Amino acid sequence: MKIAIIGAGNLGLSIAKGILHTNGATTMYLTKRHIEIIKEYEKYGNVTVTQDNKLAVKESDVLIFAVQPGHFEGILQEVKEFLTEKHVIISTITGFSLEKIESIIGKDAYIIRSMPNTAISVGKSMTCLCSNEAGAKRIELAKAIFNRMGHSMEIPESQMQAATVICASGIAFWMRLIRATTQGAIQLGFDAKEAQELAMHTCNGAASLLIESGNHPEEEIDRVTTPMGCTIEGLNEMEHQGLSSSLIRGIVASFEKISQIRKG
Ligand SMILES: NC(=O)C1=CN([C@@H]2O[C@H](COP(=O)(O)OP(=O)(O)OC[C@H]3O[C@@H](n4cnc5c(N)ncnc54)[C@H](O)[C@@H]3O)[C@@H](O)[C@H]2O)C=CC1
Ligand SMILES: O=C(O)[C@@H]1CCC=N1
Repeated sequence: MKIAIIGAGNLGLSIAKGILHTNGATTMYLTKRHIEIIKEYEKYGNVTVTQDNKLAVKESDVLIFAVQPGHFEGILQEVKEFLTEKHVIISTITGFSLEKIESIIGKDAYIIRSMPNTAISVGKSMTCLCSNEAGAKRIELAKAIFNRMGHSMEIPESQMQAATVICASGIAFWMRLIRATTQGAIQLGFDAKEAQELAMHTCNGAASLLIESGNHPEEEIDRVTTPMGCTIEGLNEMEHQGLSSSLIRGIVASFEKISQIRKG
């Protein structure tokens, strides 16, 4: 697969790492404005680092755009005369609709919107995808790309903002839960490094239990909750303090904000 990542910043480089670590590209072009800091990627042999978006487009089949929203339209205008029917356009850009992309490069283009998260750099992204009508023919290809770097789900475009909150911002939410658990473990006597190790591997184990068993979280909670024991004591205190409620409210606040940004 000949892949170009247009805008190799935070997210673009995370995607590049995910693809390179799984040998997912025959050639890869990485573009950005200041290329010095990513020149080292050329050590991979099949990677070309350049400021030339047109060259990257001409030499690639799958184009993954990961620039800031304000730059996207200008870059599409710059490269659109080089787009052919071999190209699959994958946008990671928050809030930039399929309709708007179509209005710049045409309805016949295969356009996919994707919402990965930064765990893509370690092959564990939850990535949501949607496509325009033409792009439906290439959605399986896009899923195959993102499944190499985690798990993907096709959703209607109307749910992309909600998916951004749960999956992209979600990385930050889960980090805070892990950090809070770490702080608790330090208070119970573990040193900081041990505390984080305990917290993150327990978190990983909890998610893996659900993924592998298909069970509901309460089923797994029942297994570790001894009547009159310490687990239920802790859980109930967390709920008295509003654990579930504060998470749900945070998610809804985040969704309201992204909806406002979109309208603005
Ligand atoms: N799914 C997720 O977890 C997240 C998604 N995003 C979305 O991803 C997009 C990128 O975000 P970040 O990676 O944080 O941004 P960033 O600012 O780190 O990266 C953007 C890159 O685009 C490059 N760029 C700017 N103009 C260019 C041009 N004309 N040609 C080629 N490259 C150019 C910049 O040099 C920069 O390296 C945003 O649209 C944002 O909405 C952002 C954060 C998280
Ligand atoms: O915080 C934000 O607004 C962006 C969108 C998803 C992740 N970062």
